[in-house]
Amino acid sequence: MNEQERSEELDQLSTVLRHVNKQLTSVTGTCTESQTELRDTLESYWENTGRNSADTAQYIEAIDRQKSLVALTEARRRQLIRMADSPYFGRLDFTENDTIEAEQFYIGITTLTDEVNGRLLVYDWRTPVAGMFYDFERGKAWYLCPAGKIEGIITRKRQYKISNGNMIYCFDADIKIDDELLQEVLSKNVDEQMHTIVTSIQREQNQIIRSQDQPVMFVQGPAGSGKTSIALHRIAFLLYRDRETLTAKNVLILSPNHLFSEYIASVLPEIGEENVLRLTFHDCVNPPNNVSAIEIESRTDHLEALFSQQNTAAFEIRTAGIRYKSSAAFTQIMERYVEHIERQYVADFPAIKHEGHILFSRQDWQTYYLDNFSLWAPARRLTKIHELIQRRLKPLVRKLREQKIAEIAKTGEEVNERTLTALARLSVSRMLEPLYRQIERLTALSPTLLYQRLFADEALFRSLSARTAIPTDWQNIKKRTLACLRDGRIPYEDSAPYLYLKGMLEGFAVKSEIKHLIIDEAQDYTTLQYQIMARLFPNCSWTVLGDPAQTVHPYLQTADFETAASIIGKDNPVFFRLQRSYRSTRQIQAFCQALLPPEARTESVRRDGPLPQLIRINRPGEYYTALLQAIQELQAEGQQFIAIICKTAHASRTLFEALRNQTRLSLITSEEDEFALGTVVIPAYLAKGLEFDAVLVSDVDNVDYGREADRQLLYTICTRALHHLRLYHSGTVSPLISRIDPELYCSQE
Ligand SMILES: Nc1ncnc2c1ncn2[C@@H]1O[C@H](COP(=O)(O)OP(=O)(O)OP(=O)(O)O)[C@@H](O)[C@H]1O
Repeated sequence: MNEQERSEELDQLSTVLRHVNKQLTSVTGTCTESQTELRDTLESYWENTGRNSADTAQYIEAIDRQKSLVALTEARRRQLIRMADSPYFGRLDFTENDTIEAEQFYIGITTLTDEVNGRLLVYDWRTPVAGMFYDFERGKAWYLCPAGKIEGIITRKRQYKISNGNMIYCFDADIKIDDELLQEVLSKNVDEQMHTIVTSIQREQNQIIRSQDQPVMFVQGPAGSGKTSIALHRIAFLLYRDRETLTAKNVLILSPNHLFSEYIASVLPEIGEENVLRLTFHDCVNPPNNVSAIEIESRTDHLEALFSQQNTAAFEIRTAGIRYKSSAAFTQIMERYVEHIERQYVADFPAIKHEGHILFSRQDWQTYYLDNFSLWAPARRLTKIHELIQRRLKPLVRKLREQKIAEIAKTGEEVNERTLTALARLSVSRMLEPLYRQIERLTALSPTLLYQRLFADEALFRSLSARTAIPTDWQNIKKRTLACLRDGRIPYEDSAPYLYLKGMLEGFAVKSEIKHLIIDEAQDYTTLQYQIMARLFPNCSWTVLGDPAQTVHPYLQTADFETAASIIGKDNPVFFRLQRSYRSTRQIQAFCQALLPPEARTESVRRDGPLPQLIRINRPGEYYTALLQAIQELQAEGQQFIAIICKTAHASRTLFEALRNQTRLSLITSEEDEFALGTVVIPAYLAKGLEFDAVLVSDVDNVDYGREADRQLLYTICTRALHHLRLYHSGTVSPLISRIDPELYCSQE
């Protein structure tokens, strides 16, 4: 770029900034005015209590209107503040076919229009024309817009780094975005929150972000390939494209835990969008205000329990139970059980009668449960039958009361009419109590008791499990499950079967307001969990992202994408596969890849760093000193975010206690804990999805990571590191590591 072009760019920047600042002043004024107006309306509303309902309705309408205006202007103000800092990051010069002159398109996080002549000064990165910035180099290009396919030639592609309104650099991007700029972005230190990648979205990622109108989209990609980033940018894209019909309230992102939900919270607001709903699967099926006598074990508690105990008979039974209850065979048993309840539940129900008078016959059970009310879920059918029996009971009760009144009156002991009626009521109630109890018992359907019955009633289980494989340990699995259920606890491995049964019997709390669902870390869900999700979210499109190599639960049999697709059941699911990894240096990436089978390996962006270190501590007293030294060394080098990852929360706590007086560090043991920049001690299952400048993995010995089942967990935590990876052990090193080519790391004693 020559001097004249550089000076033109500086002029363009100051023109754009002038517009930004002018609009910012104006929007700030509107913001203050609309806030004052809202405050006045609210005050007047509270002062004028005792008004009639028409007034109240008017107030509520005005308040709602003003609130949305405040929210709208606030959002625009935030966007303009960001633009004042950095109004655009790219430029395209595009000559449409059959025209001569190239048009310049400056691309930023949002649109900026010249308010006088309506000319677009900056194009939102989500506009169709801006899509070319990510998809094409110089030369032939095209984009799709409502008018059709627009073809032409990109004559120039320029990239900018603007900060605080100053041009830091700008260059003609003859090179692809994935070269220097990407390297620069990736070499930075991370933050405690995830950030937008709009300036360097890659082609394979852009294709997914802008994918049009797919009812179900599956994205599989290795650790660090940008799946979460893509999910969030896709949401921003959809909110922009469908702004007339889609709001943040219609989009839900299902994430593995609350810590992760907080971690990704800043991305959308950074791009100028409102945050969407973020929940875990547990939240969806078990809302926080749900007061239930039964306690469902959370996934994090479950993993902590599982990783804390090993090699005992109880552990073997539990893991056998986990495998079995997440298996295809058990899914089939649950489906058969639901069918059995739907078709057979009332087969042996007795007629409800009083002294020979039949209120509800055996045939009635069949007719109403299996035919007349069969459109409803079983629990609802029984409620309706209950109401029906109550209606049929009324004349009988009336007749019995009259008989009783006559009887008492005949004795001459009571003449007061009100007392007579009360005595008769009481007497009839007592007389009919066994009948009432029978009706309640027969028309109440308890999913908890029915789930329990599956394990308590061997004959029932045998008939439901016919032609399926039953584990050799079944008797022990059964005993353990019954003990938990009788204790009022549902272990995590039972939660999906139980919730599936409950939903099928009582009906699911359908979330019809959700129009787009994003499932991150999708490799962690079982078939039955997908069955539940398909029923909770029947009316939405889905983006499902995951990496089978990061299935950290060693025993749960999770659903592959093909199975998930068939359960979600929409037409033509689309599958994308990401090939590159962006997070870690080439050296860390190579080490992590060596933990996987060759066919699962993928490429990484070329960014160099030190080799991972495997550090053996011979003297037990020196273990903490070595970690401390590493922390100090990394901090001195400028690494801001350092994680010491232990296998469990218990081990994290012990390590934290040993180090806390010697250096500043924080401890995370629960998904509700705060995530702050600095050095953090964290259990492996909570570190999933997050990333750190440096990762120190504690206790990589043959106890914590001794089994094949630990491979994916170890892979997942090692892939959290951007720039530095160090692994510590004092006992025999994990066989998962000793089998790796020693060229890929350096060993220290
Ligand atoms: N196009 C890109 N430009 C810049 N940074 C990128 C790009 N794509 C991904 N990254 C960065 O790579 C890192 C990994 O991204 P992200 O967490 O979205 O990947 P992921 O596939 O969800 O990872 P994992 O499965 O390991 O949790 C993040 O720091 C993200 O900002």
